[in-house]
Amino acid sequence: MSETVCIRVEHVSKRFGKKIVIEDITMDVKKGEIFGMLGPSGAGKTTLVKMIAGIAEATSGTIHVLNTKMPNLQVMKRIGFMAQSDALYGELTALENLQFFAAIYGLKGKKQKQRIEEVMELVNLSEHMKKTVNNYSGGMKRRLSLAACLLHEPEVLILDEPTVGIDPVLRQSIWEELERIRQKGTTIVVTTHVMDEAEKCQRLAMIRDGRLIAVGSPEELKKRTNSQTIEEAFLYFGGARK
Ligand SMILES: Nc1ncnc2c1ncn2[C@@H]1O[C@H](COP(=O)(O)OP(=O)(O)OP(=O)(O)O)[C@@H](O)[C@H]1O
Repeated sequence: MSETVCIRVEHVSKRFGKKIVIEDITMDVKKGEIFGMLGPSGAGKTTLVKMIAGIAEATSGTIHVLNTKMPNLQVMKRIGFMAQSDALYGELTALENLQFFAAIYGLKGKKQKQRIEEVMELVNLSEHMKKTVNNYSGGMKRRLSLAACLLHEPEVLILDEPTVGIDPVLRQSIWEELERIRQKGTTIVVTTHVMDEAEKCQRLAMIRDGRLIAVGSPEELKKRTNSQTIEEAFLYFGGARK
């Protein structure tokens, strides 16, 4: 695997019973990029990112993350995964939630306190540290979930629809945070079905019906299809050719 490749997906398929959900996907994610997976609901994005994160296993094909075949427990410790629904304890404060997750990652004492402060600052929630999570808005909960998966300074960040249900202003701030995290050297994989978010990624995989229909930078994909927008390019690759 070359120095610049962080994630390599080779001929990966996933079946649930007789249903084929991912079909023969091959692609690379480069180190230090924000790699978007764009596709409509049910396209298979969640299934694919779970396999990359090592939470689910492929039916066939192989996935390597940081030069190691997945699933692998050691590599999973170097990955931050944020699922679609928030896994937070509503009765606890944000601080208590983060202390809980930090303990799972083996962060203790001074280091734990320092990381909690850093990640809360990154997601702009420092002032709400002692608030009970049940009193957080939906957007604040998403940002707290993001903070939680950043605690152990993962080299790879995998986010499944991080901005679902979030208003445009907060969405913008989350994308600014992601860009900051990327600039520190983290590789980020993010699923979305929002076209303007796709534009913010360095490269993009378009997924439909479990198949990879195109991969490239937003600019390349638009150029290749002579499209003005990513949406138009998606429709082109998806078969609705002009
Ligand atoms: N455990 C499972 N058993 C059976 N079918 C499943 C299972 N998990 C997912 N699927 C099916 O796989 C397909 C892809 O689902 P997936 O959640 O990966 O799509 P998605 O692109 O992430 O969609 P969304 O944006 O709505 O989450 C769907 O048809 C779904 O019903």
